[in-house]
Amino acid sequence: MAVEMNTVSRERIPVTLLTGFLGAGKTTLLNHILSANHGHKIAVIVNEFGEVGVDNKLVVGADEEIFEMNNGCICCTVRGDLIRILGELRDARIGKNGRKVDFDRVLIETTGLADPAPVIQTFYVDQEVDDAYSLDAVVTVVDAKHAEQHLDDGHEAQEQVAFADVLLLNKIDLASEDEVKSLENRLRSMNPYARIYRTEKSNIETEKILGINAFDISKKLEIDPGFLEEEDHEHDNSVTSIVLREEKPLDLRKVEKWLFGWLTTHGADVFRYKGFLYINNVKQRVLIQGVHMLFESAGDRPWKDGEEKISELVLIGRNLDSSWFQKGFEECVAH
Ligand SMILES: Nc1nc2c(ncn2[C@@H]2O[C@H](COP(=O)(O)OP(=O)(O)OP(=O)(O)O)[C@@H](O)[C@H]2O)c(=O)[nH]1
Repeated sequence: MAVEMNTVSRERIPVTLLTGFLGAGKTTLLNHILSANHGHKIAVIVNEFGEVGVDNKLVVGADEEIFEMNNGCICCTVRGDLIRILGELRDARIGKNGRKVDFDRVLIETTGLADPAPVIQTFYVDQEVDDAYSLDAVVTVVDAKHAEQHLDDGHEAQEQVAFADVLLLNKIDLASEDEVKSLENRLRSMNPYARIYRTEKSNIETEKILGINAFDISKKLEIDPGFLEEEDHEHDNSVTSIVLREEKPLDLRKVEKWLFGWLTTHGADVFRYKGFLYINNVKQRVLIQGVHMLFESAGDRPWKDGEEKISELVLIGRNLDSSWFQKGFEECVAH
C-alpha cells in the first residue's frame, strides 16, 4: 500500500511554462503545439496583459481546455488565480466536483511582460501545487529581430532568458546570419544551460519542448541563489496598455493610415498591438497585429450569427497617450 501511495504521489502533472517578450512568437508556438500530432492532451492556461482576451481568440484548437486569466500580470496580481486554476484543474482531472477535464500535461503561456521567477516559485513554494505538478521546462521564445533592444532595456526580457531551459531563437527570417550569431552569443553568455534552437514561425518538433524534464531548480539557484525567497520583483512601470473599442463599423483604410502614420514616428514605443476589427461591408473579422513597426492585417473567420460585432484593439508600450488613441480610433469610423 505504501508503495502504491508513493507511486501515486510521485506521478505529478508536468507543466511547461512558455515565456518570451511581447510579440516574440508564443501564441504562434502554442498554436503549433496544439495543432501538432503528438498524442499529448494539453490543458492550456493563458495570461493576458490588458482587459481583452485577444490571445484566447488567436489560439486555434477548439478541443483543448483553455483557461484565461485577464487583467493582470501572471507574476503579480493573478498569481493567486494561477494557484486556484491549477487546483481546479487537478480536481477536474479526477472528476472531482462534478467536472471532468481529460489532460496529461499543462502549458502556461505568460504575458510577454511577466517575470518568470515568481511563476516558477509558485511550483516550489505552494505546497499543494508542488504536490500535484512538476515543472517540466521553461521555454522562452526570443524575437531575433527585436531581442537586442528588449534585452538592453528590460528586466523581464533578461529574466525570461536567464530562467529558460529552452530558448527558441525565433523570427530568424527577419535577421541576418551575423545578427542571429551575435544574439546567440549574447543569450549563451546570459544563460549557459539552455538549449538553443533557431526557428521560423516558432516551428519546432514538440519532442524538443514537451516532456523533456529539463527544469532543474539547482541551476536556477546558481543563477540567482535567493530566488526562492524573493518576495518582490521589479516591473517596468513605464510600460502600459490601452484598450480601444468601437461598436460602429470602421474603414480599414483609415485605420491603416492612422496607425501606420503613428508607427512611423513612434514605432519604438509600442511593443505589441493586436485585435479584431469590425470593418464596414466586410463579412469577416479583420485581425490586426504587429510588433513595433512590423504590422499586418488579415481577414479572419466570418462573424458568427448573433455575435456582437465590435472592434477591439489592445496596444502595449511606453508613452501611450490614451485620449489621443481613443480619438484617432473613433475617427476611423466608416461614413
Ligand atoms: N516574420 C516572422 N513573423 C513571425 C514569426 N513568428 C511569429 N511571427 C509573427 O509575429 C507576430 C507575433 O507573434 P505571436 O505568436 O502572436 O507572439 P506572442 O509572443 O504570442 O505575442 P504576445 O502574446 O503579444 O506577447 C505575429 O504577427 C506572428 O505571425 C517568424 O518566425 N517570422
